[in-house]
Amino acid sequence: MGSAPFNVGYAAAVLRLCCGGAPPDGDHRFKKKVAWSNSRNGFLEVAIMGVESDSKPKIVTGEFGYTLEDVPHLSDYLPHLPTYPNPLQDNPAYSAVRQYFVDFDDTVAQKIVVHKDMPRGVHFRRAGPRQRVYFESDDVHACIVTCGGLCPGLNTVIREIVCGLHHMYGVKSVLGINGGYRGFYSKNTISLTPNTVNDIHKRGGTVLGTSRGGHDTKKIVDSIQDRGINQVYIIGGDGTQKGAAVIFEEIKRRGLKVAVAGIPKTIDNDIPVIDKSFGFDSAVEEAERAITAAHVEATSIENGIGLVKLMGRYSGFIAMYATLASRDVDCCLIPESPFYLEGTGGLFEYIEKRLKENGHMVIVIAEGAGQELLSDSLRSINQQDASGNKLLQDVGLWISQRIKDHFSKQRKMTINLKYIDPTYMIRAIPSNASDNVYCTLLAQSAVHGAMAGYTGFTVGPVNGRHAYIPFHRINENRNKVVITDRMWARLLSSTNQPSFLSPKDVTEARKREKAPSVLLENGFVDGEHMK
Ligand SMILES: Nc1ncnc2c1ncn2[C@@H]1O[C@H](COP(=O)(O)OP(=O)(O)OP(=O)(O)O)[C@@H](O)[C@H]1O
Ligand SMILES: O=P(O)(O)OC[C@H]1O[C@](O)(CO)[C@@H](O)[C@@H]1O
Ligand SMILES: [Mg+2]
Repeated sequence: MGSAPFNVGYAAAVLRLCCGGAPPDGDHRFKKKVAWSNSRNGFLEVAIMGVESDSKPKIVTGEFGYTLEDVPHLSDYLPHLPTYPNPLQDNPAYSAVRQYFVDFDDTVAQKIVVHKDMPRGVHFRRAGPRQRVYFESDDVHACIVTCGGLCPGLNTVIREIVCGLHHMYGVKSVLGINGGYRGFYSKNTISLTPNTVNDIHKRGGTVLGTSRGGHDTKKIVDSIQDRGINQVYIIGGDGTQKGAAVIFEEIKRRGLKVAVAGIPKTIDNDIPVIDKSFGFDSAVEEAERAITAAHVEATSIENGIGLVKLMGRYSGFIAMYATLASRDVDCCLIPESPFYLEGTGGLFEYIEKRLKENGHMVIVIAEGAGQELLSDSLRSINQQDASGNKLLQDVGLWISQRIKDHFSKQRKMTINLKYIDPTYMIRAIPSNASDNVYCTLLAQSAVHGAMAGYTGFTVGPVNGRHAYIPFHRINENRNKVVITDRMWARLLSSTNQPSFLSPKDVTEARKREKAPSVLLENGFVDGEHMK
């Protein structure tokens, strides 16, 4: 079966643009496309049901349960915008590519493991360059902002947005907003050129600086309007993408020709829909170094325990992947999987067993794990950072103390515990080779989308293909390790640790996963990531 969504197998498909705006290239081009589709398949019929400029999701449905969760387009609320030929068509670097421009109908399936009688399910618009663009090169005034915590690869994304705009589209005017969202209204901007960003991908952090809090939508959009900015590239995590969604809404409300593109950044890998976030591989690689150190320490002394705390506020992906990669870990504790310390089947019992068997042990704990076990005095009740994220206590210090107390006071056993906290070292490194390539694709996809007039989208790979995903899909839930999935089972079988779950816990986890926060109309469920 071919990869195009409109193929013979899906004959007689009827597309309906249910509640979105005008087709991205205007009615004229859309009709041309319909004619093309008809001539190819002979039976495609398209009905445009209406044009609205509200913020309802743009859903396009077709036969056999096909659903496109489309992204907004400038022409949804500015219907008569002129278009221009894409300058890439004259670019010698791309002239040899057989089909460089993305077909208007290309979409990417969210679910790729299917049965023959299942509906086709949810799709997203494929990312990439379009034949026609909505901006002339000289008219583009772009800006880039980075928000939230650090992540390997931030500088690479910045570099590639600047270079992509410049080299592919001839855009000369790109501003860097300093210090996150608040920088729009309280800091100076810097001019970014291919020259000034040339080497930045070799450095960790973000050359633009970042911050938490300070999202003042009105002031931010005033600043965008006053500066004549018409493309906004926003790099950040879940909070940042929520902020980007509000900025997009305000821009649309004011009727501004400004494209808003989000690039998802999260070292915790907690952004849903996308395959994984940039910097994650680099972080896992660095985390492994800490685990190796913990293993060396633990194996060099009698009853040695190496304990490593890794980031992961709500999602334990870094801990899970670093554990799987390292093979030196005897126990991995993550926020998604409850555990307990005392009694039969508890952590203390397992530690003692391991020490007796091997003489040493390595434990990896994600920062958000076991928070419910910390006593109220240790839990920082209601303490939040400037963005409203709950501040966590150091579970690593707490558990180290509990283990030491247990073995010295109750078991009268000498143990040697070394606690390693490499969290900020892992975040502050430059991205590795594969993340650098990934960052480049993300940046270029974002640039292509904005130039083509798409807006209100986050870019990211879905089953290996880059796609434009509407903000609401990114913002409605959080990607978490599914403890009833194969990946967690692989981890349990690699460490041989107890699952700490009672039959009741398992039943509840299964129930939770059967009723995810997003149950899609066609019966498909969200959250099918990293299996
Ligand atoms: N619901 C929201 N609406 C508008 N802005 C928000 C919202 N949540 C967060 N923000 C803004 O987004 C920015 C970044 O948010 P936050 O500090 O939570 O980091 P993040 O993007 O989630 O990244 P990280 O993965 O490091 O947590 C902050 O400036 C914050 O004010
Ligand atoms: O100390 P900061 O900068 O607030 O960042 C810590 C948080 O950032 C994250 O890495 C998310 O970016 C969390 O895992 C962690 O709790
Ligand atoms: Mg966040």
